[in-house]
Amino acid sequence: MKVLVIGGGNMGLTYAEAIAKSRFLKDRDLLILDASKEKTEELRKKSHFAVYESLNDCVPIADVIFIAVKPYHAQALMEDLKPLVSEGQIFISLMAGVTIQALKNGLGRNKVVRAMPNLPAQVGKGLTSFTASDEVSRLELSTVENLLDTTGRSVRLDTENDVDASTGISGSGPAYIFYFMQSMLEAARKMGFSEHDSKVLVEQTFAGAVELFASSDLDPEAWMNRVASKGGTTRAALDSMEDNNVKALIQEAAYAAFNRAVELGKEYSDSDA
Ligand SMILES: NC(=O)C1=CN([C@@H]2O[C@H](COP(=O)(O)OP(=O)(O)OC[C@H]3O[C@@H](n4cnc5c(N)ncnc54)[C@H](O)[C@@H]3O)[C@@H](O)[C@H]2O)C=CC1
Ligand SMILES: O=C(O)[C@@H]1CCC=N1
Repeated sequence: MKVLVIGGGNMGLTYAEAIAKSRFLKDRDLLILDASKEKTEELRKKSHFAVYESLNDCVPIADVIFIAVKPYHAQALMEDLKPLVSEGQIFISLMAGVTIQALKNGLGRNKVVRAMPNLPAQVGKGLTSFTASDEVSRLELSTVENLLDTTGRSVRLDTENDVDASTGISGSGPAYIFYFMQSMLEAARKMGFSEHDSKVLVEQTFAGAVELFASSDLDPEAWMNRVASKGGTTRAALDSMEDNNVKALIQEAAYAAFNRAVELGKEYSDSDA
């Protein structure tokens, strides 16, 4: 089986490297292509995949094709791909918002998977949600799942709306955590800690909390209660967050991402024209 990754940026390269590391494929069976000359040079310095410059040379020989370009490049890419693709090839799109119907129309093919990865894939801790068109068989789905799992874990969802919703939780979610980290770092600096100490305080606090959470079935509220003593410091902080509606604001942010994913889907569904 040959797997082609189109777009060697953050996500495409992350996937290509994870698949390469997994030894799921032989080295020369992993193909990659990026439109940028600079990126292509960078890719050539890595030895574990075959770097291509022309779609004509790699698309016809691939069994599975990852599409990892920005959504606004989808239309132009699909126009270039359409005359080169063939029956039986499976397309896995990592693009936010681009719908299965837009992909089917744009490519003129039916075996399409729409996946939403997240950035921790870079360290093997990614979460990729996905859904597939009916034309992808059970056997093919298990190949897809194996490929996605090379970057961490995957969750198969029933509908595209679920994929859009998961974009608001896991796809964009790492950025919310970084936002929280940044807020804590700024608070630490304001309190007078050095850059180094602020980083240690924040980093270890996040790492420790995540590990605790993963170590048992307790929900976050139960953990909050274990940290907070009655009338103590944590309660003062949690009360302040509740008074300021922080929870509702975070939920609103997650919905903003979800809604944007739906909106992107509408913007890019013109690709069937
Ligand atoms: N960065 C993230 O955390 C996440 C990104 N995604 C999705 O992944 C996709 C890629 O995002 P990034 O990797 O962050 O973008 P990026 O900008 O780092 O990489 C995209 C690459 O595609 C290349 N490219 C553009 N047009 C091309 C074409 N016609 N043929 C070949 N290569 C082409 C560009 O040169 C660039 O290297 C996006 O559609 C985004 O929605 C999804 C979830 C998370
Ligand atoms: O911001 C974006 O549109 C992409 C999709 C999820 C994470 N990054």
